[in-house]
Amino acid sequence: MEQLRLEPITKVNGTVTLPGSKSLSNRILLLAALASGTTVVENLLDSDDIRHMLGALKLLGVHVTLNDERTVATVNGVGGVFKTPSEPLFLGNAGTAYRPLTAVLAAVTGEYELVGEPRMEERPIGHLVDALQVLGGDVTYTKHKDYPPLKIMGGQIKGGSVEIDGSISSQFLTALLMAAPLFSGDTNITIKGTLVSKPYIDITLDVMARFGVNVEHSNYATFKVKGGQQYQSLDRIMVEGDASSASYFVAAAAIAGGEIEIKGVGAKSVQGDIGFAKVMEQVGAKIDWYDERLVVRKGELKGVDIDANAIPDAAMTLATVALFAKGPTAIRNIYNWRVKETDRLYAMATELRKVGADVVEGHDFIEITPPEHFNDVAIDTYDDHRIAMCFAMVAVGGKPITINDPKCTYKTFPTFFNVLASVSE
Ligand SMILES: O=C(O)C1=C[C@@H](OP(=O)(O)O)[C@@H](O)[C@H](O)C1
Ligand SMILES: C=C(OP(=O)(O)O)C(=O)O
Repeated sequence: MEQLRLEPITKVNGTVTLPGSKSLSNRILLLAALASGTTVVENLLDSDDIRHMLGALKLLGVHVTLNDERTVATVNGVGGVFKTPSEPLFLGNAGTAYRPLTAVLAAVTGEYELVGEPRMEERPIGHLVDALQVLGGDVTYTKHKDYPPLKIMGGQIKGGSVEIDGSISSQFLTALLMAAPLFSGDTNITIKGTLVSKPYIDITLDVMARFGVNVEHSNYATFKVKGGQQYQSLDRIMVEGDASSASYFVAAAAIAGGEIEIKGVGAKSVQGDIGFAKVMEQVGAKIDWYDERLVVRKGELKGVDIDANAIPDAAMTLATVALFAKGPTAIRNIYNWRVKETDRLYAMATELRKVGADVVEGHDFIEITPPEHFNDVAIDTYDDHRIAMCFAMVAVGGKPITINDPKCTYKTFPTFFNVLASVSE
């Protein structure tokens, strides 16, 4: 297994230009593909999750041209008419590809099979499939009920009224919203239970509106989508920088001292994970806010007790910031960490303890008391990009650490360790 040794970093300094947002890149690619006409997508993320979406679109007969860096895509939309693919669509472990494609392919005519990595087969999708089936969709499990892989006979959905369970993943509602304009009739959606990760719904509604489809909603509890609509292509759309990826550099500047300018997200971001920078201000970071960039400096860091339901991805970074804060940190209301790339509550608790922290792992929370003495250990990353990236903060805090399987960052941020090195002293 490959390992990356990180020596203690004494100071960080410089500018980081963020790669495009994963959440925006995959939403934009899918809607551009569904539209009729050509859309040029700029600042597209190039990472595994995006490559899986691009691979699926290719098999669906969508012509996409990329520049050499794979950051500008010209998408020739097919007006909602896909080719029946010659092989199953392999979507790796990309939730932002698997879930939206499930709903969209149930809506359009054709026969499809959606497969993924072994971990994808452990990530539940029943809440989305239940809703599609209630609406008349022909979606079946090919292995285990409620989990991928899936077989879909598309084009059966006429719309109607449906409840969707929002308590495990917002991506199910995102998927249903993106597909609903393609149903022949109107759709009324009611959220059952609580809706987790709510800010991701704002990203979905924003991107849909950019492509010409407006959704009415009442306080994120009920949603109304008109059927029989087509997405409209855009001459050009720019993908905002990835706010979850920004979290590592916000944290690095706050921990190590020096100053990092982060370009690509700021006060005007549509991504909920920008909220991490606000949490870091509570922790003690000094941040200057601009519309599309942040400038971050060190402060006196102290532990906080927060509900991180709205920022589940960036909250993992807080768990390693906690190692360098005064007093304990509690991160609450994050049950769905357990159904992401790995069981992140278990994995974070295990690895934080290895470093020397005192950790309480609850059903839906984690409490971290910083170590008195840091252990120089190798961090297991569980094929989870965010574990690899957030444990780099140990080196940023001046303690040596080894990261096992560092290439797992390819899921969303292939250049992460190079970018970190470029601002490290
Ligand atoms: O819609 C999206 O782009 C995402 C939603 C979140 O998932 P959940 O809604 O499952 O929490 C987040 O963790 C994921 O990385 C991306
Ligand atoms: C949970 C994540 O990914 P996915 O889009 O596969 O759900 C993530 O990137 O942290």
